[in-house]
Amino acid sequence: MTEALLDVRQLSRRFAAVDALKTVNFSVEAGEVHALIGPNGAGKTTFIHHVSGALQPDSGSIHFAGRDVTRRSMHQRVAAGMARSYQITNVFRGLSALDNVALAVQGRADSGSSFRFWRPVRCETALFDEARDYLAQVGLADQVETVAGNLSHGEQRALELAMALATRPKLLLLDEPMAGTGPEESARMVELIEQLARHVTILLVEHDMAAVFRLADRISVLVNGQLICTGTPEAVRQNGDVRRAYLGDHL
Ligand SMILES: Nc1ncnc2c1ncn2[C@@H]1O[C@H](COP(=O)(O)OP(=O)(O)OP(=O)(O)O)[C@@H](O)[C@H]1O
Repeated sequence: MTEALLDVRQLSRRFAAVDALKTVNFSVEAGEVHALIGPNGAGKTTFIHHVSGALQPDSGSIHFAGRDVTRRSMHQRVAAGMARSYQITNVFRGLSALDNVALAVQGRADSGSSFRFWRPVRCETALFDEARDYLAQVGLADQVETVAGNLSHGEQRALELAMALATRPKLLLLDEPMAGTGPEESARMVELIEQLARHVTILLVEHDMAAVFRLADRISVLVNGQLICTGTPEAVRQNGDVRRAYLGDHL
């Protein structure tokens, strides 16, 4: 059996009196879209914070691309190929879409180098060409010169995705990409994620069940810090525990 791209074992985390994660075992296989769903307060955000390195677990381990990253920093995990869309919410609103993505490309290219200000102009052209390419991938080819703050909410989320792609991730962590989007923007975001999923493995946390059931190859259900089920969308839909704990309201 091949090794999972992300392999989380026995992960536990307690906040004061709250057991936010209880010995969670979870894996993402290379190439899949794996959705993590569950009711409010189930522990989804806490889980994603542990995967990205924003929080440290009380116990358990996280292996990514064959390496134990449990005690690695967020920066080291990004360098290892993990990108999280929320990290990019620090889009520079006063800069153009192109400049924002170019900075993300430069950030990747510069990790480990201290000569960023001495790059030949030829390389800068390559940097902007690459940035344009990511913007085209997320449907923003016509908005390259638009100042980020003037993009619509949906376009800003697409820009975040372009910036995440600029890190050339092996795994893209998408934390509620549909949040705050209207029906049209949601539909566009679903299409966009479908396209990205052809090239990159995705771990998706999302409350929009129509989007989850359309996009996911596998779904895991977290309730009260415990993973109660992992399976195909159909298996999850049919699971009695899941219907009782969560999906009953959504189906
Ligand atoms: N920093 C913290 N300090 C104390 N308790 C916390 C902290 N972060 C999360 N919790 C608690 O841990 C539990 C899980 O919260 P979490 O935000 O991970 O859930 P969630 O599934 O992401 O919810 P939602 O869908 O509403 O975003 C909740 O009971 C929450 O109150």
